[in-house]
Amino acid sequence: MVSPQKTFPVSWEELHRTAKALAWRLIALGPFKGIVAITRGGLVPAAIIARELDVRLIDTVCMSSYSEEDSGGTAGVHRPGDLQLLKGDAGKIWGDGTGWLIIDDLVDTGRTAKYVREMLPKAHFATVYAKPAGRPLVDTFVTEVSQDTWIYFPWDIEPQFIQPIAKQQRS
Ligand SMILES: O=P(O)(O)OC[C@H]1O[C@H](OP(=O)(O)OP(=O)(O)O)[C@H](O)[C@@H]1O
Ligand SMILES: O=c1[nH]c(=O)c2nc[nH]c2[nH]1
Ligand SMILES: [Mg+2]
Repeated sequence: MVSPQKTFPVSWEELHRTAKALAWRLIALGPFKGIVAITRGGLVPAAIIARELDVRLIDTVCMSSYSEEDSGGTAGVHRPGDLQLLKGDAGKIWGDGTGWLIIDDLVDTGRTAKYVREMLPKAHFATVYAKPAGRPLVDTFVTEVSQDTWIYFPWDIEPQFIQPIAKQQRS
């Protein structure tokens, strides 16, 4: 895994705007039977997209891909753990995924996307952000960031002082 060297903080407004841009791309590809949000990161984008696409049937795939002990909340220390499916009733109503829309906040290495795609091979997989390694696994996304960038979502951050880039590079 590439250690993130850069950070990409995302504000609520920016996330809302970019998720709406994703909705504009998806509306042309529907209608969809429902949305499957990949928890937890997919929940907020899924809510925004459900509102724009007028979808009321929203289900979840409850997953965890980064091990707790390694994810200290700082760029560079996140390490993938074992992929865990945290829900036992997967596939009950989704079948092979035909007509369903899977939403996640981002695809990074593509491990989560690969896992969920194997569960729902015919579903349309969409994310707001994509990194190059995971990009081939996503059908629709909006913004690409480099593999060595860590995206900070608004629910994970709060405003604080940060050193100028030039000073960061000196240290
Ligand atoms: O392409 P990958 O390398 O699999 O990484 C992408 C996944 O990692 C993050 O979820 P995470 O499992 O950390 O849990 P969270 O959604 O609860 O933050 C993110 O929300 C994606 O689901
Ligand atoms: O908040 C996050 N930002 C990221 O860039 C990332 N990659 C995997 N999982 C992630 N979570
Ligand atoms: Mg996630």
